Amino acid sequence: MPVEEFVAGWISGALGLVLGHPFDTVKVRLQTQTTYRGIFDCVVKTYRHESLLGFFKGMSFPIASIAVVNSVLFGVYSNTLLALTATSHQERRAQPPSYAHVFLAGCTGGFVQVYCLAPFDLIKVRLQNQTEPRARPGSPPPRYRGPVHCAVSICQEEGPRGLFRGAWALMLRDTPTLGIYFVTYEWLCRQSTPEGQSPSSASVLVAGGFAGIVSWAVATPLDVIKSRMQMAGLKHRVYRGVLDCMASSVRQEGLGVFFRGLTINSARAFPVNAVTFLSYEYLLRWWG
Ligand SMILES: CN(C)C(=N)NCCC[C@H](N)C(=O)O
Repeated sequence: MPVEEFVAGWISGALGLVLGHPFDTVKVRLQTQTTYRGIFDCVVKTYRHESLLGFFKGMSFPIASIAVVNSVLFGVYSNTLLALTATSHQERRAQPPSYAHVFLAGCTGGFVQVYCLAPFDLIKVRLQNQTEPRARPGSPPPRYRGPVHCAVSICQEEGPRGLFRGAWALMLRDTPTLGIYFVTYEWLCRQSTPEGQSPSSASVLVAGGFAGIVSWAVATPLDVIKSRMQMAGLKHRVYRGVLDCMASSVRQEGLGVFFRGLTINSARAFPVNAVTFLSYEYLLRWWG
C-alpha cells in the first residue's frame, strides 16, 4: 500500500487548517449560539472580548489530529482508487478513472475518516464555543482548560461514548460530501487540462477551492445539526437523534437554520482546499 498519499494528506491538511481556523471558529459560533447578528458582529465581538487569540481557540488539537484525519482521508481515497482501477496516482493522469470510481473512493475515504475525526471535532467545537477571555486573575476559569482537560471532562461527565457525540451526523455529512468533493476537483482539473497532462498550479488551486465550496455548501445543513448535537451534552439538552435535532431546530428557528454558517463556510472552504490540493499534488509529484 503506497504511504506517500498518507504523508502528503497530512502535510497538506495541516497547511489548510491553519489558514482556515479563524473562519471555522466564527462558523461554529454562528451555528451554535444565537447571540450574534451575523458574521461581522461575531468577528467584532470575538476580537473585542478575546483578542486575535479568540479566533485560534481549539486549534492545537486539530493540528495534531489532522495528521490522522487528512492522511486517512487522502490515503484511503487514493488506495481505494488503486484497488478499483489498478492505477497509481502518477498513472491516473494518462488513464483517468471514471467519475463513479472517484465518487466511490471519496465516499469510502469520508466514511473511514469519520472514526478518527469524531472525537477531535467534538473537542474542537466545545473549545471554540468557550467565549470567555483568556484567564485573568480573579475571573472564573473557562469550563475546559485545554483539549486534554476537555477530553477527560467529557469522559467523566458524559461517559466515554460522549466523545462520539454527533458522530452519526458527522458520518451522514461526510460520506456523500467527500464523494462530491473529489468528483468536483477531478472534473474541474480535467476541464482545464489537455488530455494526458498534469494540471497546472492555477488549475489545481481553482479546482481545489471550488471542490471545497461545493462540498461545504452541500454539507452545511448536516454540519449545523452535527455541531448542535455536539454541544447538546454540555447544555444538558438531549436530542433523541439526528431527526429530532433537525425537527426541533426547524421548529424553533425555521428552515433558515440549515443554512447557518453557509457564507463563512464557503469563504473558508476556498483558500483551505486550494492550499490543501496544491500542496498534496506537489508533494506527490516531488516524491513521484
Ligand atoms: C464538505 N467536507 C466535509 C469536506 N470537504 N471535507 C474535506 C475537508 C477538507 C478540509 N480539511 C476542510 O476542512 O475544508
